[in-house]
Amino acid sequence: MGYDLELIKVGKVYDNGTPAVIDFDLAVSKGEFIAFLGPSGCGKTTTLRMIAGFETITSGDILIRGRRINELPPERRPTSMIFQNYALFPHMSVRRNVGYGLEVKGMPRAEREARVERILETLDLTAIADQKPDRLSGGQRQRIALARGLVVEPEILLLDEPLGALDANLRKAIQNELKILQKTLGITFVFVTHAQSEALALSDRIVVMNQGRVEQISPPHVLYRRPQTPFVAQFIGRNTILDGIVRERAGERAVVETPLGRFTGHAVNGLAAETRAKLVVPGEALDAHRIDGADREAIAARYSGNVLTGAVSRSEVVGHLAHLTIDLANGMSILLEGHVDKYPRDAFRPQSQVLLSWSPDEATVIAA
Ligand SMILES: Nc1ncnc2c1ncn2[C@@H]1O[C@H](COP(=O)(O)OP(=O)(O)OP(=O)(O)O)[C@@H](O)[C@H]1O
Repeated sequence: MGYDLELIKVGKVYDNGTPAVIDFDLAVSKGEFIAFLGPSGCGKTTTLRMIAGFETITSGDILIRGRRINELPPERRPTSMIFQNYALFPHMSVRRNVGYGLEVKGMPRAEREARVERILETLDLTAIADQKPDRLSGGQRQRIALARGLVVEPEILLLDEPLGALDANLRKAIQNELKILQKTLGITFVFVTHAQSEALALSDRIVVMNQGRVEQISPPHVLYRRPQTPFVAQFIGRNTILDGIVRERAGERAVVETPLGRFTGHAVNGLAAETRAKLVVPGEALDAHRIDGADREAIAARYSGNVLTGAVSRSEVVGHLAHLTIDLANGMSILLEGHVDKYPRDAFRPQSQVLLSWSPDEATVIAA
């Protein structure tokens, strides 16, 4: 099966010598929703602009439906790009803003108008089609920008932080619309964001980038459950990360010796014994037990030895949720959240000693 979009060892070095993107490999299927996620300056926008044709490629190839498009100008690519600031023409009506791209392309009027009306309808913009964008709300402007991107019927829609200018509530609502629209139209979306929750809510797969390099490409739940690099483990979710040395390695398991003890986790491929590693334990995998009355041996047996001692330094109840801060012997603090029935205020007071446990399968051991 062919791919809609392929990036093969794509690199970008700006004229001033800044290496913005390094050896970017990605293959996207038709109708996939892909997000580029990473801290500011990691190369997300540069990559998107290279796909759109607004930025030249220093090395590698970009293919759309198997065709190499490295040198094709933006207007001849089957892509459309939506910018964070929407870039709408203030003096033109909504309808004309939406149809402008088709006008420039010289599409016959009747066909153009039919297409514009159809997309205005789809995005619920018909009622405001004669108004000027600067009189409209952020959410409406966002939909106009989407309509303008979609009216040219691109194979791939490129979105550069399109929801960045919206307040939190509107953002949530438009996220839903965007997802439904994308699935209905079956168009491939490539979306740039530095908001984790947005990438997680929308994407089929997320490309996590750091300093110009791809760290990991995975569906959202895999990024949480099985981070592959130290950067992803620290960037995604809320993980406790312990440094150590792999002392045993069998099947999918690895035993890591850390300053706090020996612990077992799921090992990523290729991890060798006697190498430096990191044990990554997601916050959701941790269970706290009161030390008095707890049977350490029994807990250790149940969790394959994954037991740590800690002390509660803060305890707070908000609604039905208890928030505990637990300090470890190595100076690390862990934030734990759970139902008050599980962590009653009286039992988990500040200064009380606790045992923390987790199942080996829920922890991941990665190369340091
Ligand atoms: N026109 C340019 N000339 C030189 N360097 C640039 C140019 N545009 C971007 N860069 C640099 O390239 C790197 C990647 O920038 P890019 O805008 O792609 O990152 P980003 O991940 O999209 O960041 P943000 O989330 O802040 O938009 C940064 O170091 C940036 O300073």
